[in-house]
Amino acid sequence: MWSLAVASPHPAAAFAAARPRRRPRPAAAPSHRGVNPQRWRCEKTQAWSFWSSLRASDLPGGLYGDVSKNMLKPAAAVSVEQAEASAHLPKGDMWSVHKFGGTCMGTSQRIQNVADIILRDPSERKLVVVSAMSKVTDMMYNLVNKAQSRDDSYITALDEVFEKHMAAAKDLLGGEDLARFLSQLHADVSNLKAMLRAICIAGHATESFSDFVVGHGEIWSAQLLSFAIKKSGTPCSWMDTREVLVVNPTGSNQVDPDYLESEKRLEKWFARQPAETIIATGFIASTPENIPTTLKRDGSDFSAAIIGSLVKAGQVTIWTDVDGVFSADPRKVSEAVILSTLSYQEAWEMSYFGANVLHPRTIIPVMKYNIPIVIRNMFNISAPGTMICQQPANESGDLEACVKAFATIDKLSLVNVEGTGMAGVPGTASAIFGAVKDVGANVIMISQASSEHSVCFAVPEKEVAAVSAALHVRFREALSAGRLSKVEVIHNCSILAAVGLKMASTPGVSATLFDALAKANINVRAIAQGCSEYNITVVLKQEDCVRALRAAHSRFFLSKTTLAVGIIGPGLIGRTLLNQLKDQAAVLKENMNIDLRVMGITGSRTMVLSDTGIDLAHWKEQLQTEAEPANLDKFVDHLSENQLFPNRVLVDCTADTSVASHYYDWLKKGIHVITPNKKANSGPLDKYLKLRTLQRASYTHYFYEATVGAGLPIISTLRGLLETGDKILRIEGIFSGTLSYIFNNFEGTRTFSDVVSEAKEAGYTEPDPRDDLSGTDVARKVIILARESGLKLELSDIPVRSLVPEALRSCSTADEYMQKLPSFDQDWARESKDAEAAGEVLRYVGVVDLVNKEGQVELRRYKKDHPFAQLSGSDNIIAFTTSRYKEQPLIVRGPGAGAEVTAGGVFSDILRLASYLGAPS
Ligand SMILES: NC(=O)C1=CN([C@@H]2O[C@H](COP(=O)(O)OP(=O)(O)OC[C@H]3O[C@@H](n4cnc5c(N)ncnc54)[C@H](O)[C@@H]3O)[C@@H](O)[C@H]2O)C=CC1
Ligand SMILES: N[C@@H](CC=O)C(=O)O
Ligand code: NA
Repeated sequence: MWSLAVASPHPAAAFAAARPRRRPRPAAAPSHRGVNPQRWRCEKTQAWSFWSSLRASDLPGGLYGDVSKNMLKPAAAVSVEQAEASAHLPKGDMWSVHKFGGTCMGTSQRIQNVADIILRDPSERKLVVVSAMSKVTDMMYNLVNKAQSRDDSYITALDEVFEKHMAAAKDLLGGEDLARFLSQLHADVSNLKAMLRAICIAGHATESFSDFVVGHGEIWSAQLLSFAIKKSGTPCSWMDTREVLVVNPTGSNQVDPDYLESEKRLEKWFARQPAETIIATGFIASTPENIPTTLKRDGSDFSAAIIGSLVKAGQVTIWTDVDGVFSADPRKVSEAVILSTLSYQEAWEMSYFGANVLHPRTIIPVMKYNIPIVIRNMFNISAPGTMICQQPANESGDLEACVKAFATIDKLSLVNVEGTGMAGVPGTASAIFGAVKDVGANVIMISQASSEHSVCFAVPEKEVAAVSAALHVRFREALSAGRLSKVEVIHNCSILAAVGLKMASTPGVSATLFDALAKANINVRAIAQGCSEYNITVVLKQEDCVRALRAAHSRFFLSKTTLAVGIIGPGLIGRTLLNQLKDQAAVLKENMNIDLRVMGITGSRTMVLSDTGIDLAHWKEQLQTEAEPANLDKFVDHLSENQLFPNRVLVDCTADTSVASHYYDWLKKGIHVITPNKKANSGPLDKYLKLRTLQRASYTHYFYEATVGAGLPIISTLRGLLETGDKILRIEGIFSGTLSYIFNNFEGTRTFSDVVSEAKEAGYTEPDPRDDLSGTDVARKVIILARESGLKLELSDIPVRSLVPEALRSCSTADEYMQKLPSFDQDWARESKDAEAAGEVLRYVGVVDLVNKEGQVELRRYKKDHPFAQLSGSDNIIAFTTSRYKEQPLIVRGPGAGAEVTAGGVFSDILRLASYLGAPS
């Protein structure tokens, strides 16, 4: 019957039609939500072995969707309709093969759940491969080990095995079925006792003895499940696969199935027992001589695949305790998604990186007949799982869909063999890799540029010393003759690999990958891509690896553009910015896919750091209660060493020159800088030029819109004019919110000193208001715009009319200055009245004169109908006269100081950065 399987429409095609959107919004992908990377100690050694084998029972309760909770629930607790509507279900009248691992068979309740799943499978013919109950295989190996080391406690250990199965049977079964199972269990256990006694006397167990003992775990679990199914009235047989599966041992702990012989034996078995629901033992088989053996590692998956291919199954479902195959290690990439489909080749590639959801040899038997394999979570049956099949023909060809997953391998070294004597010399590669082979090292990737001047390859860190020594010996002569210049080892490397079948035919995949890495300031040491193009491999520094993984994943999966933010100076602007970030965070996440995390806040005395993001509703309390002494170096290291967020930005909200002096180093480290602080751009010209040169030469950004006109678009307007080729002739305006406010409001009975105090209260002034009244703040803005326009001026080149009376220039503090200011009110009243009498107003203006290459900062009088006389509040007005805007200047006007508008300007620089990093516009 099974050899007459009729071809039905490819299940993958049906599946693809119902395929969910490739870029799930967070809410659409509950299965991956909530993995808190903090809760995981990431092992840096292996790639996917740990996360693809991530067990629900390992997961912190409540953090991993409902998986851990579901483990405690009977599977039937999930609505059957819901499960069946969403899952990959076997189709037609072909055999449906299922495999349940040890965890799925861990308790009597779970065995019952497995029975329920099988009973609900509508397929006419079902073949279910089971592993031993969890831990039983280890218990059985332990029996053998004890016996062969002549440790009598194997007897009590065997009793425990017996008790475990008896207890499960008593829970599950009753009446005659229970009696039959127990009587068989008794018989098996007494046989085993005799055999173990023999092993104990001999002090040795042959491999086949050991395999015979160990295989009982599968025999008992298969029997238990078949009785559990029969209990519901469905006829069911169990199959001892040692009678059916024939394998030949090969070297290196592997076996090759003998398909022809197995097929014959299977036919005979069916002739004897033509059941339509069969429970088969996983893991165990026989040699052609009928000696018991096992299928070795991942044996039960392999059993299912072999049997699936023998019966030409419609589908093989591997039930486990993960929702499917993730797009990346979910402990490193919290937004990793479960993949709906994978091609056989993709699964193959990923298994190389340790994704032991399926071993490649499990794929080979079913691949031959295009039988899809579905990985499903028995503890979350509403999750549809991952289908591994031939690439569905109608799968979308967009760039993002080409890369299916990312993986990393840590603890590698790169070996670089370099020299002019290699080019055009046949046999060099063979000599290099011959030497590597002789020390038994495993080459993980190879790259050679076509100039042939260097060959580099990656090997595990632990093997590199031997490789290097062997190469030095092998090439001693070439090195001393100078034909080879070096054999160099680069330690502490990792591999990041992008896997996807369709990368082969889609332009732009590499560009996108490398762009994401460049923007996260990650240096690529070596690159390899075979012409099959299923995999692009890059080698990078191990310390950059998780950031690289996250940067690449977030680009291709359009998960959020994440940005780790460090705020320096939570004063007026800093704290207003923090409030704005708090209020807008959810909207940014939802609408713009931008995830901003404030990883640290530092004032001048204390700082608070977080690994995942400070709760912005409570940062003030934290800065009081959980703070540590401020330390800018530590603060910056904390931000730059975070592995979770590839993009880092420091926001300097101080007015401090020493903080500004670090921008260069920060940019150099790949940390973006955003600031309203004018000190760097108006400081010494050479430093400024060095900073801007670095900024232009890198992918690291430096934004400072709020340094001039606060939130008003002054810098961006100027840049827009310059970049589009306009010629700036003159920039003139009122650049000080404070002085604007003072001269807009200093009239009638109000004194000059009162109005200065009001400006300070309103948050318009600099931390020290003398910076405003001395004209320095305006001079700084003039310098910033002059330099932006190409003039190479120093602050000292600008003549400034200071409004600080001579007598107050020696005040040691701002407070002293403010206290003494009223004694000069009379002088100001006089100056103002004189202007008034002439029908004029006083205005403090700054000018960048591009024609004469100079700047000015002056107190001027303007007629009352002049636009500069029409301002109110803290308004700035800036007029750009250019070649294009000659008759009528381009004017920007509006409040140019104050907490909300300034913080808003800084915030908008942060969002500009996010969009440069790939956030949607
Ligand atoms: N207030 C406004 O309307 C505008 C202000 N700005 C600029 O914004 C910046 C901040 O201004 P405000 O918030 O008004 O000043 P602020 O004095 O209220 O805040 C500055 C904060 O920085 C902290 N700080 C100083 N040195 C520090 C250091 N070395 N490390 C860590 N923290 C340090 C201070 O303790 C204070 O908390 C200044 O550079 C200012 O020029 C720019 C445009 C408009
Ligand atoms: N103190 C400044 C604030 C903005 O730079 C001003 O008054 O303009
Ligand atoms: Na601005």
